[in-house]
Amino acid sequence: MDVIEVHEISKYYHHQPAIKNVSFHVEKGEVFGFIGPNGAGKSTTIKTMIDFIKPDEGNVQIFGLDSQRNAKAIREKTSYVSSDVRFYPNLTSLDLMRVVAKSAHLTKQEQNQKITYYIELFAMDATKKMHQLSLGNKKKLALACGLLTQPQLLILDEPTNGLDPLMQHRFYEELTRQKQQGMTIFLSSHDLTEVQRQADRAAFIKEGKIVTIEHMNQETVGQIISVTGPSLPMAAFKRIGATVLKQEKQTARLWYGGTRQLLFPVLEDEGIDHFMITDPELEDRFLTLYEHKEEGKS
Ligand SMILES: Nc1ncnc2c1ncn2[C@@H]1O[C@H](COP(=O)(O)OP(=O)(O)OP(=O)(O)O)[C@@H](O)[C@H]1O
Repeated sequence: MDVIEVHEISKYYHHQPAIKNVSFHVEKGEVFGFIGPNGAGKSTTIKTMIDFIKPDEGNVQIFGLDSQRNAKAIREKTSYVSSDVRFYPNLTSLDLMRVVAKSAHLTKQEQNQKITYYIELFAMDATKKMHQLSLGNKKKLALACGLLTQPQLLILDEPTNGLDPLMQHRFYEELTRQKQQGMTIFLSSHDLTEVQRQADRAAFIKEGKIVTIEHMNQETVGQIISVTGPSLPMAAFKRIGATVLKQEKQTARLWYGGTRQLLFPVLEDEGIDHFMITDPELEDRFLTLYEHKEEGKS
């Protein structure tokens, strides 16, 4: 079952599209990554999904409900943790967590259990007022509030920005635990390693358009070919669809997503002394999509 269905949404600012014909779907229990450079349209897409802004074209269904007409019902089952954390300065973390837990219709006992659990998990000093919290501590509080209500859908915008490595680790473990219990997680992030580790699939967005949606496993992400030799057959590599990521005098690093039958004859070229095929990092894929797209086409 699809928890999120985004159909051909577009949003214009001053006649310029911030996003254009964006479509994707997210299945129940899936961690779906959303990746793109600054200004690509990630926040605009998220804000449209949660009905903070209205799309000029297209529509969004969450849990099979129209995101605009049924915003209240959707919010009861959804948590959104924004990248930009702002709170009432004079409340303590504990005050806020109590308000949030209460709004989720949890029993008093469940509220207390969950609050204690997240205070311990994120090593929070819950008695401090919000204006006394560092950025990282505010982020921990925002994540705790997002998780406290036990939402069916968790939408995260740059969730680990500001967290130290130990807290990032604890947060990832918590996400895995929640996923195992059936939570659907939408993870917008610049952190490619984070998306590679956590997501089942990821959409790449560039200049307001979805460039590709990929499974985050090695078969479909393609492979990295590193070659050394006096006369590298770059034209042949390009002919079989390989993308040049880096090229120096006698070495090249390429991304290749095609078959081995096409690749191996090129690797047998006498201009190559050594070659190595490795699994790519998402970073290679990101560069392929954003920086070297034109080379890949040629
Ligand atoms: N309120 C607004 N008024 C005018 N233009 C806007 C507005 N909000 C977003 N934009 C423009 O829409 C485009 C997409 O912006 P958006 O904030 O969605 O990108 P993003 O991928 O979230 O970027 P970042 O990673 O830097 O947060 C950008 O060109 C941005 O300048």
